[in-house]
Amino acid sequence: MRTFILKANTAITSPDFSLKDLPGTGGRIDLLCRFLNSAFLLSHGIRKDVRVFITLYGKPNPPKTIHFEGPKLKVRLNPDERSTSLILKKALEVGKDLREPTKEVEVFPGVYVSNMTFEDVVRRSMKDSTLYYLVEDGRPITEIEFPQNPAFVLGDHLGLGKEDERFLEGIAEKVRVGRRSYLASHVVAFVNIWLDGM
Ligand SMILES: C[S@@+](CC[C@H](N)C(=O)[O-])C[C@H]1O[C@@H](n2cnc3c(N)ncnc32)[C@H](O)[C@@H]1O
Repeated sequence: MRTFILKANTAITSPDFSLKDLPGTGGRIDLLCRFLNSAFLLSHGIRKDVRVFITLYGKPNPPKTIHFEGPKLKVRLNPDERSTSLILKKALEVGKDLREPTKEVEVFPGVYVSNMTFEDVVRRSMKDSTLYYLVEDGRPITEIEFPQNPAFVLGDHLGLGKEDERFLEGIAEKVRVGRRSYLASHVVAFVNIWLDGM
């Protein structure tokens, strides 16, 4: 199983965003849609061996975590951002009045919403996966022998903050996929293809 964890610093934590303006009203919900696209979609199908956690930290009610569990996923992920953003909208609607700190509520089969923090998600993933932090100054991916269940942490357009990086120190090895700063969705696509092998 591959896990991808995205910290979305500005992504809205209520369903009140416009499908016509995902970057503005959604605090970069468009980025989340492309991230999910790269994590799950194949040319004619979906990757079943992938799990994604997106931790949303934008206004008005952070944090919210939306979790996609590949093996259980029944909802149809399409390449377009509009239909994926509708799934996120529904998850945020269901999560609106959620009070418990870590309880997950199922939105669709394989899609869950909770109030989990970024740290909760990382700690949970450490139980069954080996953690890596995808970052520009990491070790080249070509040098790493990945285990059965890797979990990759990424930042959004703002990257991870100093506090997040301190939290990951000693628990997630830093890995880079190239010498430049790439879009999070492109990094995920690269990692997926790299792990597929030749
Ligand atoms: C658009 S980048 C963030 C850029 C942001 N300005 C910064 O300085 O962190 C989005 C995320 O993609 C990942 N990323 C970007 N380039 C990478 C690279 N060369 N290797 C590994 N991960 C990378 C990192 O997790 C980064 O936080």
